[in-house]
Amino acid sequence: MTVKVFAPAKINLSLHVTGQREDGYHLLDSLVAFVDLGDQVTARPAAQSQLSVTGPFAEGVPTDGSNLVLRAAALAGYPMSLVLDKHLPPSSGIGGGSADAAATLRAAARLGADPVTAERALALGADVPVCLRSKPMRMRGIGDVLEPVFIPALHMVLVNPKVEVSTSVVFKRLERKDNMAMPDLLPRWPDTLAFVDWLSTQRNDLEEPAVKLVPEVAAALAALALAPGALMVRMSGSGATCFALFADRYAADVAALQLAEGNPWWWVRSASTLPG
Ligand SMILES: C[C@@](CO)(OP(=O)(O)O)[C@H](O)COP(=O)(O)OP(=O)(O)OC[C@H]1O[C@@H](n2ccc(N)nc2=O)[C@H](O)[C@@H]1O
Ligand SMILES: Nc1ncnc2c1ncn2[C@@H]1O[C@H](COP(=O)(O)OP(=O)(O)O)[C@@H](O)[C@H]1O
Repeated sequence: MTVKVFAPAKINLSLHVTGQREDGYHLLDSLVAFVDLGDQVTARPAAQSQLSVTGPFAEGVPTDGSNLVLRAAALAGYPMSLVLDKHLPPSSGIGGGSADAAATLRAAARLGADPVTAERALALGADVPVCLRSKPMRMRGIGDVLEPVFIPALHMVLVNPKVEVSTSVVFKRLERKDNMAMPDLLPRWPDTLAFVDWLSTQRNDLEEPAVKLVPEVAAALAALALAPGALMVRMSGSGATCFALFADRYAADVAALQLAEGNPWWWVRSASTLPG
């Protein structure tokens, strides 16, 4: 039997860094959504795990045991022959590797392995538990405290200036670690515009250190802000991928075409959130 599992990109709509633990990991308060763009993991049982990587970003990821797909298969204790079709730019703040790991854990469970709990999956990376859920979530702790949220459908353009950014380096550059969390009780948002109005008052605390490290992030944010119909712009995760939100998918599609035309070396995609 062969299974194919979609590994959707994760977008940090907000990302507040509210503290730091003694082990160095940071405490977060983040609204996370998943979109209709991603990698694909194809898996079948095998005597020994093996991986081949295909797709436009195949060259950006390791094929040895350090690949999160192989680490996930090992954690599941279920050897598989795996193909990773890589469409998401690596080290880009949209959780591609974590989504691949979560998809591999799902594939193993569908093939008959004992499901791996979110607590154990955290060992693969702070973003893996939320990627296992792949639904809109408020994510706190270091990524391990998850609470489902209802958010209206969102349409966006993602821009990655094709510069890889190291998550740990960006965290290290963050000057203030005790930033304000989101409000304890989140509002109810009747529609996309109300949500965007509120989201504009929140932040990504990693944006400032990422811009200092990688000036291309500022260029991506500026280009997105100038796109016709862009309602708000922000960076996702530790960067360098940035997004702009639009009123509908058509507006996002048009803006993506224009941005791609003006910046042919960037990775530019329109996307919509997956339902909760
Ligand atoms: C920042 C976020 C926001 O969603 O996204 P990305 O930029 O990676 O997409 C995540 O917390 C990243 O999760 P993930 O990429 O799985 O992180 P890990 O592999 O566990 O950790 C990589 C490094 O990031 C730092 N790190 C990560 C998570 C966290 N809560 N605090 C941290 O300080 C640590 O320096 C760690 O060594
Ligand atoms: N399947 C994978 N896809 C992407 N990166 C991977 C994968 N497996 C291991 N990695 C490594 O994980 C690191 C973070 O990758 P990724 O999850 O894409 O970052 P981000 O969460 O910032 O988007 C990179 O250094 C990359 O080499």
